[in-house]
Amino acid sequence: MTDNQETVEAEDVTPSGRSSTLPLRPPCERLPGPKTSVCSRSYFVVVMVFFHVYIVNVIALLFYVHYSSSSGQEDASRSLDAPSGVHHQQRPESRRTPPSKPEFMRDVSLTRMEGVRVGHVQKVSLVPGKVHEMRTLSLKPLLFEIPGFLSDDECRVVMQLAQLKGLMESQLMVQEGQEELAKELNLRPEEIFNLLDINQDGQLQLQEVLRDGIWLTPENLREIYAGLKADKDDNGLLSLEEFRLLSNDAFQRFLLQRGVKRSQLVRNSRHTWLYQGKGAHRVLQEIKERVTRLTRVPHTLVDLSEPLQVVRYEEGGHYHAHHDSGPVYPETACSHTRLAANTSTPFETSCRYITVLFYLNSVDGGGETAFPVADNRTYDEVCLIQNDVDLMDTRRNCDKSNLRVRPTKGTAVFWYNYLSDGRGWVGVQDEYALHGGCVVTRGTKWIANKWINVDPDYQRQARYQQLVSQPPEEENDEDLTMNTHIQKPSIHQDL
Ligand SMILES: O=C(O)CCC(=O)C(=O)O
Ligand SMILES: [Fe+2]
Repeated sequence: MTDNQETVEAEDVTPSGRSSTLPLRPPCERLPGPKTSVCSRSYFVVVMVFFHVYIVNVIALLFYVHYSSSSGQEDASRSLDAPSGVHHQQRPESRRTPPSKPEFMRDVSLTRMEGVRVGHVQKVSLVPGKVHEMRTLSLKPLLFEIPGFLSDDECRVVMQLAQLKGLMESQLMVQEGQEELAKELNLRPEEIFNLLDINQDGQLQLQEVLRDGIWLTPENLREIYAGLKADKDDNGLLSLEEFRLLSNDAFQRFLLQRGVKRSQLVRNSRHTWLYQGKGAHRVLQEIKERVTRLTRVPHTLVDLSEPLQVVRYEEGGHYHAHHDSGPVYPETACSHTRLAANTSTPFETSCRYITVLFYLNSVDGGGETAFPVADNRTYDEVCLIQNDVDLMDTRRNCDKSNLRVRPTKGTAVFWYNYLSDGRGWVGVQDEYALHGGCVVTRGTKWIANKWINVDPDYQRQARYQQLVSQPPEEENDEDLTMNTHIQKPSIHQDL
């Protein structure tokens, strides 16, 4: 049947189905030339083609929306299923040199693991020929454990390299050097008072005076008040007048008299930093690669993060509960992106988005990593110290922590110190990520920390990456070749 016939037949019947007596007239006025009637087959074909293209577009759009909203999850599961030794596919954005427009990283989103539920086990492919199991330890914070993340040999090499480099005290004793400095400066009591009055309220809380790394139990505080007899009006605060009555170094002498012990410090350990970039020991580079695969954070971000920190606790060593990274307010700068920050920012924190902690040996006694409020229903700072029980005190109260991880050689634990902002970037600090190292009761404890630093201020992270990726001017050819790769300015003096 031709198109013409179709048209005529269609016109032959009225809507009521009765035969029309009107003279036959084509239903659609046509221009002379090719047949373009809406009732023609070619028109039908064109419509169908458009219709299909439209459907395909809609499907493509749906896929795009789906992938961009749950990319992290998708990437994670894809990578988890990948056969051993197959490298996780990085987003092209994370590898390429950043273009100059400030939005260059807008499409880079951070993958976040799915915890599913406590005890959930996922298989992860991190090294060729081996599948690791990753167990969810808590959802608040999102915390995982991966046994056998490092081999025995790797643990040994990391400890040996740290020893070779030399470990230093993680926290200096409070009185070391301070007395000499104070004498040298010959400060007046008012000047010292001002220095100590952190919140500038014209009063000294004892915590302000003694805050420098000394861990004060409620009993300590009472003892200090009584010992100093400085608080004449007994209101728990020192006014400038009360402060004047003390000799300049009364506090120091008090501390010396009582003999501040290492055990009274916030942390009692030694540590060093190991660079993991080009030219570093093969094992260190491989650990960095493995961490990148595990966390699925773009390479560049891992490359621009702090080096590996190796920590050694002797018997009696500890680290009271703390956050690896603080809250980020609009006026807070991140240490690693300081270069790209407004220099007048009053606060600074390390912006450690993820902590990956490796146990380099199995500890004979104690030394667990404690998470006092993990998976608590609510977080309330006040509840941390109740009835003289300070949950942050890992020397006394580790047994009251919600979660403790036993140090086992080669095991890695990792957690997020910040929540997601819901748009694939870093959100607010996760208060539940509070943790500490319980006192080592027997033997020594070796750990390593790999922190992944990400600035919650997306644009600042972007600017920083641009800054460090730009080759310096007036370099010779050889240097230019080297500088086409992102170079990291040292953020640790001791590297
Ligand atoms: O020693 C531990 O188990 C915890 C160490 C820690 O929290 C740290 O080094 O920041
Ligand atoms: Fe920590």
